[in-house]
Amino acid sequence: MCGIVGVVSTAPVNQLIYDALLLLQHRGQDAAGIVTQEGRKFFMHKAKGMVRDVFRTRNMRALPGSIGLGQVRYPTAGSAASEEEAQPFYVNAPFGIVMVHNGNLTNAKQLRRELAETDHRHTNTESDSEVLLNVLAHELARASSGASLTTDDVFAAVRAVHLRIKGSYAVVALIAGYGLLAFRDPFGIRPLCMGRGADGTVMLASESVALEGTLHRLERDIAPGEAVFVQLDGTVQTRQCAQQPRLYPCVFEYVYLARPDSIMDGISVYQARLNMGETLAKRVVSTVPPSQIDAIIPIPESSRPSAMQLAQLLGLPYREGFVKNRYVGRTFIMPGQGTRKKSVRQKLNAIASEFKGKRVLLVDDSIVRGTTSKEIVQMARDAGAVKVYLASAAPPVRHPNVYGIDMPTRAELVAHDRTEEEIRQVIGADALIYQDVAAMKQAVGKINPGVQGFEASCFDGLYITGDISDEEVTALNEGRQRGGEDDEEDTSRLSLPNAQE
Ligand SMILES: O=P(O)(O)OC[C@H]1O[C@H](OP(=O)(O)OP(=O)(O)O)[C@H](O)[C@@H]1O
Ligand SMILES: NC(=O)CC[C@H](N)C(=O)O
Ligand SMILES: [Mg+2]
Repeated sequence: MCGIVGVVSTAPVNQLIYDALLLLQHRGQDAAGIVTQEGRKFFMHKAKGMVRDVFRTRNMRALPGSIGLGQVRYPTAGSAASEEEAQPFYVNAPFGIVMVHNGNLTNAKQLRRELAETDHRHTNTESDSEVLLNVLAHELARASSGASLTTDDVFAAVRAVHLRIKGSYAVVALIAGYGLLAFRDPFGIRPLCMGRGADGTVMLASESVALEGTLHRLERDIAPGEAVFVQLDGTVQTRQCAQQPRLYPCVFEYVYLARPDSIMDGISVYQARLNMGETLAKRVVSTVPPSQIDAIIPIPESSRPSAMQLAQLLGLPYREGFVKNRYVGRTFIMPGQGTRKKSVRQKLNAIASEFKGKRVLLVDDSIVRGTTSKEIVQMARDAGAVKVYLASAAPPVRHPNVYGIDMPTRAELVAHDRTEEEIRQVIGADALIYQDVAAMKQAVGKINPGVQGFEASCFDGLYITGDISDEEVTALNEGRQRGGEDDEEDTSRLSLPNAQE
């Protein structure tokens, strides 16, 4: 996942895009970028780092114009270390296009070959997003008959793009001199919504919080397969460009990725987390009698709504046992296991009095590599807890994710090839309670029955865009450099988590 935003206004948009990116920072902490357009000229600034560090006043001043887009990156292809892979990406033909992408293509390798051999287009990074932009550019060139571009041409190009690319994608692109194009993959795996400001400004963004937080009213989600074209005067045209669109959003958005105050595809993320806490409560009761639990303690941040609801249902006290250092970012989306491990201790600290002599049930939203759980269970014991139980509002994560979440190999997942009892032993808890896959889908899906199902491959191994073989997973990881994955000494982001290198 990454955070993307696009804006068409009549006033300067640099600050607006910056503000929207800050509201989407939880979706990507590794790089940030903005492009604006004035006349037919693009102005771009992008770099590694968090939004606040990437954009200085001088950079903001150099972003004129009333139309633009931006991205915060969480790398799932190529390398976290690469400055060149920060988005937006730019191509000069046809017309001049800049693009931001949230998602991951599963056929990028094949497309890269096609682009080189058939389309005669050069790609210069390992990023799948650069591949996507070149496919879009090629199809726009094919669709436009002459020197100018019609809206029909734009939609024809998106239709052709849908046929060529596989995987997950929410995209916003600017076509120089024409307008802003946005589209979403035919399963709607990654989110994208649209809204408007009081002055008529049109905004597209990954999450509704980016609209609300910048005083824009959420109008609707972009439908799976749908394309939206916003002309320079703000006129909006939309068209369904996929042959068989179906709404299967990524369930992990509701589990962890999105902010709880966002509404995605008609589902309040907060309500989804409350519901997951409710179903989890039922499973807790059958494993550990509530009479043997003194307190329910969330593992901040994302698990709070689920833990709160669970505590209420069990009639047990909800206590804050861990304090989060707000200056450390989200651990799971950091590149590099060494960094993630050390970050847990930097990020969370136990309040000893909440644990001393107590039997506690810790609640997290998900257990992926087990980095957080192992550390946290030990911290609870060190603080004097006599029993430490652990519950996860999501089911065991057993399969790689190929749609834009950094869980690329089975081997690194704590639940891979282990029974729940074996996982419990690895984590060191006295009991481990997991959500059930069907219960999770039901808990989230009942909020909007219009959602046909969920992309939940990391839990159930079913890949909505078609089976993904182990060879394909391996191929997807080729060229992947994951920011010092095994480098326990990689502490650069810990001492200065917000600093530009
Ligand atoms: O099993 P793991 O590999 O450790 O991953 C799972 C943990 O990572 C996430 O927390 P994170 O610190 O990223 O963000 P949060 O503050 O939103 O909970 C998630 O909420 C879990 O706590
Ligand atoms: N997770 C994402 O959406 C990342 C987008 C793209 N695949 C990249 O790695 O830059
Ligand atoms: Mg967490």
